[in-house]
Amino acid sequence: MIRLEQISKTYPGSDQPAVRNLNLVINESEFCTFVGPSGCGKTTILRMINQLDSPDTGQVRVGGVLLSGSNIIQVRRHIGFVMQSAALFPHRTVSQNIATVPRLCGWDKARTRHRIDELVDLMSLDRRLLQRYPHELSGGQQGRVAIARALAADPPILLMDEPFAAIDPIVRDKLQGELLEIQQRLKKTIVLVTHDINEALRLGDKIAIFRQGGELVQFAPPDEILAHPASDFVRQFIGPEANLRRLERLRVADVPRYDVRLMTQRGTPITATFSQIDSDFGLVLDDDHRPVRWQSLATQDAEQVPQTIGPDDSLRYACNQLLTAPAGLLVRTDALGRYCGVLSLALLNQVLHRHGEQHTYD
Ligand SMILES: Nc1ncnc2c1ncn2[C@@H]1O[C@H](COP(=O)(O)OP(=O)(O)OP(=O)(O)O)[C@@H](O)[C@H]1O
Repeated sequence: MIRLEQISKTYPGSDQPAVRNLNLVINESEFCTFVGPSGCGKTTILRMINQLDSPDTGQVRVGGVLLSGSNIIQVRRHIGFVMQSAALFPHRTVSQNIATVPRLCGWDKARTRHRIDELVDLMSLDRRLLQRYPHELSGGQQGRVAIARALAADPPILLMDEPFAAIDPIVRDKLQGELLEIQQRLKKTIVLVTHDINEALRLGDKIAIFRQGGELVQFAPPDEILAHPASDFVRQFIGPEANLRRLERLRVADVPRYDVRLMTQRGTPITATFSQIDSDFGLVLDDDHRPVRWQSLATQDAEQVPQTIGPDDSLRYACNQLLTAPAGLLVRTDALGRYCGVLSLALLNQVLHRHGEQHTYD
């Protein structure tokens, strides 16, 4: 756990604090993102957690311990640091870069070699890169090496200062996905600083939004921030499409099941198990419960072929499909294409309201 208590800091010669009266608790194994405009104090806070800087007032506790900046080995064992734009040592090979902290901690060659091998696998790095120098790597490869270097001594905490800022959008997207996978596997406590609200929303279990003068304006899970922005500043920061962003994060499987009127191809009604939604159409299923066609309940005329959607599809995708779906409904199907409920725009609306009211957090 990282606990920041009543932290304030004003740099000499500055008339405005870089960080103002900050109280923040980051729980173990939590992925927390810091986001805010340039100069709002994000890096300063990271440097204080990492003992590279100290607050004028207040305390920083890491894992219940007051780590001292004077004991650099103790700090490095606890905290891996990925600096802006990778910041690899230019005159050291990839292998030597990754071995930085193990060497600092006095590991022998065999142990260091073994750890490098593990990290090469973890970060999907090509072994042939190990003897290269940083300038001989792509931006994405440098990013991977920087993360491997930070993880070398297996620290419980990883601090990352805009690690993907200088990387092109396609590689950035891939590295973000890999970082989420690593986090799920290794359960590190991660604090990642970014300018990019999309990156903050995608990666963070919780997001801390700061404004100029080092003021924390909201600290909450992504859906809470999108559903209930704490101020106009946050609203402006997240932009005009908050609901679409919320739908992007939710899956079809997150929606409670609703049925329509169901019937066999012979016209026999099938008893629905779940609550039914009102529709002028019934759905015809084949003997394996796969949707065949919509049928008008009034005229019994066969209508269009149903449009289907899977449990892992996003609700944003569902929303897009619903705008043109026959009967105004999408049919939910499982991996074998069997019917398991329907989706409507009204249901998406309900889900946004329900999720918006659900959050409790400390
Ligand atoms: N060493 C320093 N000496 C004096 N002022 C500093 C120093 N480091 C940062 N500052 C000032 O403190 C404020 C916060 O800076 P900080 O780098 O923490 O912000 P940031 O949110 O990380 O910015 P960015 O997103 O641009 O990296 C800024 O006004 C900055 O100019």
